Amino acid sequence: MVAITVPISVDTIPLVKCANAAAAAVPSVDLSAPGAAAAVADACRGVGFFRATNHGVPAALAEALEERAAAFFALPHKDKLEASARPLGYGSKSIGCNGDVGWLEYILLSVGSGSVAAASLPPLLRAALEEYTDAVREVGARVLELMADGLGVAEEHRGVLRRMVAPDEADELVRVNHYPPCPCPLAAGQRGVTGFGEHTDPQIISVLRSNRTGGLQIMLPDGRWVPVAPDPDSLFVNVGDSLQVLTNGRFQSVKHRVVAPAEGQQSRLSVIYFGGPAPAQRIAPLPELMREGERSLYREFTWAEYKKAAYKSRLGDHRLGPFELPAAKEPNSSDQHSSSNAVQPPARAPPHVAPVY
Ligand SMILES: O=C(O)CCC(=O)C(=O)O
Ligand SMILES: [Fe+2]
Repeated sequence: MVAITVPISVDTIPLVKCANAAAAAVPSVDLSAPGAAAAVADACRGVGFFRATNHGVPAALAEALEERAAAFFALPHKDKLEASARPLGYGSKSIGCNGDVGWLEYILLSVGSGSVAAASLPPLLRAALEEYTDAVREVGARVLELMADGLGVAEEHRGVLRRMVAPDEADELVRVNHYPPCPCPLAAGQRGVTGFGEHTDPQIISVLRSNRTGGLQIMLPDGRWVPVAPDPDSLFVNVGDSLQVLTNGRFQSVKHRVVAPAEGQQSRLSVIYFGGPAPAQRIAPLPELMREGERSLYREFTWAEYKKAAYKSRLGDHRLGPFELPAAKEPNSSDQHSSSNAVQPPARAPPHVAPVY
């Protein structure tokens, strides 16, 4: 077992009540199936999260990355710290700059930046990260196209979301999280230690893969937390806050968190690709989606502004709150649509549900 050794006591890491709901509640979409666009849109309207199968990323890429990341995390703490360049690079227990803590260590890198932190990683790990990220970026792009299709965007505009996360201009991050078993006594299996506290991802899309150890939980629209069964053969897609705004609330960013493994369990290792747009990108509902008379639910902002606001906030803050406008007029059911496919009005109001722990 690898210990994570920084002077933050485990007692200061919040406990989590474990959810009991069925893992079956997590939607699953076969990306190669003919109905994938509709299934993706349904999942993003309903939960903001889905399991993607038949995604086309070779298992060997993920396995090589997993092996090299595990070797990195097994290094002595002082060696890992050489790859620290806050807020990027190696980090341990401390998430962001505002006092959020969790039972994990991680590597957070800006993709394609040639950053100092990336340069200090072992070359084999760097190569595996690059290869894996290139493949997962493709999946993200395909999913964004399916989303546009499922939302009823006319065929000639279907690249509208994908283009926002196109390489060179986009602000892409990759994160590798390692959650060793936490040596914390637990009462009758009822509670766990926070690995990664509840939050929504601020970007447009996140694509996650983990090893066989569970711990990830998502919040359903009714406020219940459900565990996500681990499946290394699948990828898991999150709707981010920016996508919620781009779709004027049709898709909802999903609240999620990770419970650290208990003593005696295997470590959890996850890799997440975060697709964000260029800093100057205006984040506002897509004209291709808006119905006649429909008003934006959000005040307009750029990705750079939102990212700055997110960095200043705590993990669990409702970060879109300051950008929300008073309830916009419901579009009239007789409104004309911008394409032949029906464009649904926002399926539900942004959730303001109380955390359960
Ligand atoms: O490690 C995980 O499984 C999820 C972590 C997460 O939500 C994040 O890094 O944004
Ligand atoms: Fe996340």
